[in-house]
Amino acid sequence: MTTEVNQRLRPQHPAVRPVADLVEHFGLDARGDVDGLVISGITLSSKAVEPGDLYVGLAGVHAHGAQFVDDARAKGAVAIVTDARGATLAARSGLPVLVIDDPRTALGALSAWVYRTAENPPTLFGVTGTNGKTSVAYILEALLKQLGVLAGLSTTAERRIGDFAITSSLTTPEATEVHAMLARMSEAEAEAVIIEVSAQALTRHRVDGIVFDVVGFTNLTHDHLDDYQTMQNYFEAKQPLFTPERARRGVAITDAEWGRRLARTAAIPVATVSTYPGQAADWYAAILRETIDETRFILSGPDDQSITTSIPVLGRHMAENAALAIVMLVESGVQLSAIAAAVERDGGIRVYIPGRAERIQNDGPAVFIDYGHSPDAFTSTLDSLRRVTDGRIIMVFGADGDRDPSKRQEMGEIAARLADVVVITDFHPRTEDPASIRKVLVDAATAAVPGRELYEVADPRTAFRQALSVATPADVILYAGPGHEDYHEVGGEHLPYSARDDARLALHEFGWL
Ligand SMILES: CC(=O)N[C@H]1[C@@H](OP(=O)(O)OP(=O)(O)OC[C@H]2O[C@@H](n3ccc(=O)[nH]c3=O)[C@H](O)[C@@H]2O)O[C@H](CO)[C@@H](O)[C@@H]1O[C@H](C)C(=O)N[C@@H](C)C(=O)N[C@H](CCC(=O)O)C(=O)O
Ligand SMILES: Nc1ncnc2c1ncn2[C@@H]1O[C@H](COP(=O)(O)OP(=O)(O)OP(=O)(O)O)[C@@H](O)[C@H]1O
Repeated sequence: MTTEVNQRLRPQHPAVRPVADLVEHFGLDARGDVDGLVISGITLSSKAVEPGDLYVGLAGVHAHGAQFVDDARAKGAVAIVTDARGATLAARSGLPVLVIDDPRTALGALSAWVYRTAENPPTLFGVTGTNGKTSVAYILEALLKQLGVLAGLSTTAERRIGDFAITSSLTTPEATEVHAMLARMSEAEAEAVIIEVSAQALTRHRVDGIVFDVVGFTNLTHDHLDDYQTMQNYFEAKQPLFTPERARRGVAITDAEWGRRLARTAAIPVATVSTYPGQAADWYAAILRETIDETRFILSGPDDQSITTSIPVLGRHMAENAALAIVMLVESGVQLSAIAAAVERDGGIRVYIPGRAERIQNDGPAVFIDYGHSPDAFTSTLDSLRRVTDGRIIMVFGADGDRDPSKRQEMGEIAARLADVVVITDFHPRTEDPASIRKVLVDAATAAVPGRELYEVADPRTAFRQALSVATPADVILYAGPGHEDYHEVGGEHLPYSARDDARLALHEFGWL
């Protein structure tokens, strides 16, 4: 697989568009001569400007983008779009300045216009929810591949079309990047594109200018309350995805009240999926067999349709994710019988989800690297592990710095209650004091289960080795947090650290690999 060095996912043969047409189309207040000027791209980061770009200077939390016009110009920007305050800052650049009241809300439409993404779009899938978005997106991509459909993928882990991939920084890219990515995927003849949509993406207009064919909702549980303060606000941030301005049809897991509320209040048709017997829903998924590396299930729907298949990942929550993906495909117009035939032929859903309950070796204690960093993610994976192992569960984890501190206590309690041994370590302390984060986790775990075998080890490499040192071959180690990531964020710096690579090294050191 190719991973592009400068992390660029833009069309290789972009449309060239006159700035005068843009000014007319959007009714912009143009300051400077735009006659004869053309643009071939758009970005809101001066660092990402390419020759021929329109640079959008947005007011941010730390700075106003218009401060960086000199950088944008030096890199080849042709014109600037900004607000009234930005226009003053940008005047010195000598470039034409196109003024609009709120450039952030116009960004999706501007980007769609520049990259012409509304013309002949592929089938567009959007996935939202607190946990499971990345997993559902990968499962959708895998199922489409099994059906012979080339799909582009945009997730927290990577953005990919065919064998071309770049690493993601945000879960959902900014609108300028979303539309550039769509244009690139269309050039590659993608028939479908799957985009993971975070609440922040909706709040910050990152998927504006897109009407998804089908959107899916996994669940809503405790996370991101630093951004949204209450679960109600967090729910309301997700809700707009299920409106005709943004999507044609929806699918929701309705096991919990938030999903049921979403389905009841959505302004578009929403098919419902439940994993609880007896609960009213359009589709019902029942688990047939759970093993340490596979989950088999049957999904039954309207008109006596059903599909029986398996996903090569631990956990009933993964079967739930797979059920959501299958119903999203059905809602997009794919026959369930065609999906059933494809997975039957291939012996199940052929998916690899990087860093989600990823088992990294076969001998000795089973080691899982997981991206779980919220109370519900911990519960789902620990419950699943308990059902498939007779040995002890040893859990290594930490909590993000500069992210929703209100979930830490619950994370510590759940780990102590559902695991047999806990190793508390550092996980992206960012600008916070790592010892204070660990203390909240240690105190919560100790209070929840006094006497639980517990180790506090700041360095994640040492922490994992501590877990290995107390493990027997019958035990399971769950390392929750880092998942697919290849860095550790400390004090604003990204230090190289891959939990998967280091765990393999440690297993080797201990003679298990
Ligand atoms: C809170 C938030 O969403 N912040 C985002 C925002 O930052 P900001 O408003 O602080 O921007 P700023 O630093 O003030 O800069 C203002 C403008 O100047 C531009 N600039 C800045 C510096 C420079 O040299 N040149 C330049 O052009 C910036 O691109 C920006 O447009 O705009 C930046 C540029 O696009 C984003 O990188 C940044 O995301 C930060 C890193 C972030 O962590 N966001 C999180 C909250 C987030 O969005 N998470 C969700 C959910 C993840 C999940 O599901 O768990 C996600 O979708 O990733
Ligand atoms: N349906 C689910 N219900 C509960 N927990 C889940 C579910 N699916 C996955 N998880 C847990 O959440 C973790 C993250 O999964 P995934 O990356 O698919 O979710 P996400 O919504 O994309 O997360 P993020 O927004 O943080 O990127 C998994 O590693 C697992 O621990």
